[in-house]
Order: sequence, then C-alpha cells, then structure tokens
Amino acid sequence: MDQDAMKKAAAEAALSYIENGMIVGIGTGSTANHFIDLLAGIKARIDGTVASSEASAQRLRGHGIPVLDLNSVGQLPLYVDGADEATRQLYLIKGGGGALTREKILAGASDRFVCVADGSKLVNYLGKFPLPLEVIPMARSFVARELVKRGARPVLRDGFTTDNGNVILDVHNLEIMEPVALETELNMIPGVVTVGIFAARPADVLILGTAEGVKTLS
Ligand SMILES: O=C(CO)[C@H](O)[C@H](O)COP(=O)(O)O
Repeated sequence: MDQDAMKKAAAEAALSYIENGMIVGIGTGSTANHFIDLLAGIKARIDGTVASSEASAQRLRGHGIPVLDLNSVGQLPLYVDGADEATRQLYLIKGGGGALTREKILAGASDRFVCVADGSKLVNYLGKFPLPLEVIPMARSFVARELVKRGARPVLRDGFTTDNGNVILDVHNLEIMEPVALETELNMIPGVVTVGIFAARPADVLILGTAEGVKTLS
C-alpha cells in the first residue's frame, strides 16, 4: 500500500465519526482532500461544512457540499484534518499547506478533532518537520531574528501568501521537548499570528493509515 492509499484509508475511517445533521469542520491538504471526496458520497447526511482554506472550500463546493461561515454556525461537533507530524499524546505540527491559522481556529471551535494521516507522520518528538509560523509581513525580519536568538533557523516560504494575506516562516532546528510551553512562548512574539504546534488544543483522535491497516489512538 502506498502513502496516498494509507492517507485515503485514514480519511475513510474518519467517516464513522459523522452523525446525521452535523456541520463538519474540514481541514486542508491531500489527506483532507481524500476526506472531502469521500464525504461527497454521504453529503445528504450532513447539514454543511466549514472550511479551513479557500482550496478546501473550492473542492467542497465542486462536490455540491455547502460551505458555511463559522460565525453563523457556532461550535462545531467535529473537525477532520491531517497533520505533518503527530505524537502518541496527539500533539501535532500542522501548516505544511500554509492553512494553520484557520485550521487552529476550527480545531479550537470543535468538540472533537479527528486527525487523519498516514503512519509516517507518527513521531516520538515533534520538530523534525520544519515548524510553520504564520507571520504578519512587516514583522517577518523581526520574528526571524527572535527565532535565531533561540538557536533556530527560520526560512521564508518563498512566493507563498496565506489566505489571510500573511507570510510563512518554516523554522528548522527547533527542539520541541515541551510542545505546550513552546507554542505559548512563540505565540507571544509580536507579529506571530499562529504557531504550527497544536498542543494547547491537541487532537482528540488520531487515525493512522499503515501497511498493517488503520490504527486509532485517542
Ligand atoms: O496542516 C496542513 C495544511 O496546512 C496539512 O494537514 C498537513 O500539511 C498535512 O498534509 P497532507 O495531508 O497533504 O500530508
């Protein structure tokens, strides 16, 4: 089974968390895309979705699935999204697709966050994957200097602008031994909009597609 088939298997397993009449939060990326495509097959069972990116909104609408404004729907019962890294404590790194801010909003506004990924995303410690930070453009150099002071190596994601009009710094060489503390610390640097560590609000369920089948951690 290749990596994409494992992503699809994880996305398919997440369908079992859907209940009739739900409004479902939808993530961004290739695994979330599998989930969107599978959701199309049962779209009559749900009352709509809230999307974490323009790209996901477009894909959902392409399937005729309603996309609603978070402000008009309140708390979401379920959010389904992928991750770049995940630990057994269900701490995540997200933002490889640059949608981390809206993803973190939806995770925070959801009762249950189901993370779907292929097994290669499971790690003992976060941080091998460069940590994405969404940053206000005028603060780019300042935030980069603050990161260098902490021994990290920030790299501007060239030619990329987020759905919110900001830039992404991909931060290498960060030791993430205490994910909640580091998420909090980096969040406090002026100009940082969102840190790609999802630890203060981790996933509730992690579904991993592996060569041995689908595994669920919670
Ligand atoms: O955080 C994300 C987008 O901002 C994605 O969930 C993450 O990058 C994983 O992507 P994929 O499912 O394509 O492996």
